[in-house]
Amino acid sequence: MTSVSIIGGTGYTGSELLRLLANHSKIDEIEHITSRKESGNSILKIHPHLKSMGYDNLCFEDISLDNINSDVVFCATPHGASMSIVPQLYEKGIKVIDLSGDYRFEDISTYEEWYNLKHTGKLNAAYGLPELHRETIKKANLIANPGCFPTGAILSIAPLVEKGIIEERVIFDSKTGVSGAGVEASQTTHYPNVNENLKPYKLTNHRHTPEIEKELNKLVENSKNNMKVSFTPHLAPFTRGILTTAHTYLKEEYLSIAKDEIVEIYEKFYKNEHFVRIYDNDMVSLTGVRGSNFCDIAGFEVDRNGRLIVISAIDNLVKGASGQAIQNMNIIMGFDEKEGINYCGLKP
Ligand SMILES: NC(=O)C1=CN([C@@H]2O[C@H](COP(=O)(O)OP(=O)(O)OC[C@H]3O[C@@H](n4cnc5c(N)ncnc54)[C@H](OP(=O)(O)O)[C@@H]3O)[C@@H](O)[C@H]2O)C=CC1
Ligand SMILES: CC(=O)N[C@@H](CCC(=O)OP(=O)(O)O)C(=O)O
Repeated sequence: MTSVSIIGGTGYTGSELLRLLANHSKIDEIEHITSRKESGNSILKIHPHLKSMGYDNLCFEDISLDNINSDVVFCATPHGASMSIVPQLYEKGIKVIDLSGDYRFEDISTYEEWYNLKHTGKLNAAYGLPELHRETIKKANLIANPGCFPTGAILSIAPLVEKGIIEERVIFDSKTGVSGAGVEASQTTHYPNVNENLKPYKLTNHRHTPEIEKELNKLVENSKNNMKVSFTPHLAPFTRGILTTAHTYLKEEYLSIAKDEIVEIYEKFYKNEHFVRIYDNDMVSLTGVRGSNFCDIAGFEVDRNGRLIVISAIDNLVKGASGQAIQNMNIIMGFDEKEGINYCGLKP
């Protein structure tokens, strides 16, 4: 009997955790699901689409963390909030999967610089990108679930970085759906400001930049932390999904590499990875991954200037958040890694 709790159950990632866990054969119970604003109310008030999925008697609670005794707790809370919740659960010996950025950095000073927050203190967390860190995740009691943009960006070029065939300067250009901003409405996410629009933001200073950079540096042989990542996100008029275009430059000695060889590098690198799909063409799209835990990767073309272009697509709420969190839970609990999350995209 495995029970889980969710802290922050009214948000988009909390909702997505419930949707996916409803069909997870190893989860018998949602012990607690928290909300401060909706405490006492049925979860169907906020998530009516989950009616008849086994949650009809489940209510939000605003409870003390002392009362939580689940095997696994998902913290679907904002950065800054998670670090005041996670330590208490962690110290009780509960396995915690934190969806925020609070435990993604080994180096607290980088976190404090980019998040503009004082950290309450480091814990021993594994960075929860299974394709790169499965063995560490298996042994961890705290998983720092990766950021949505970093998931698509890191997976898109990890094989090239490990192989050492590109220069250590890369540019990621990402288009994201609006659900990435969470449930709280703002001027930025207001319908007239998003509809029929494409809006760049945080042109040079998005907090996901150092997260991408530190993970790519880990893949460089004898790394001197020289990776220079430039990242610019764009808010686009769709609900879910992140399409990332990676612009990389081949090192001089690899300029004549054939596309087939590049595809082979990717197929070899991801040969045991169910949730990464490689397309040796431009058949990558957001509808191909919407609602699914797949990261689709395509492109692999080199232009006349030696620019190698790779494109990745994920659903920000699934592989970019809740699906990946369940993938991590499956790993730490010894379940089949695909359990509860093995769906293809909702195309069209
Ligand atoms: N949306 C996305 O695509 C992605 C989100 N993430 C990360 O996942 C986390 C959750 O994101 P998302 O679901 O979008 O966020 P939302 O803003 O949609 O929801 C946040 C939830 O946290 C609760 N909450 C807020 N502050 C606190 C607090 N101080 N203590 C306890 N509960 C709190 C809220 O409920 P209430 O106020 O009622 O208590 C709400 O249920 C964030 O860290 C986000 O950065 C990661 C990857 C992708
Ligand atoms: C559209 C939008 O606003 N997206 C958010 C993505 C945030 C997110 O998901 O945060 P973490 O992955 O770090 O937890 C942003 O750019 O800040």
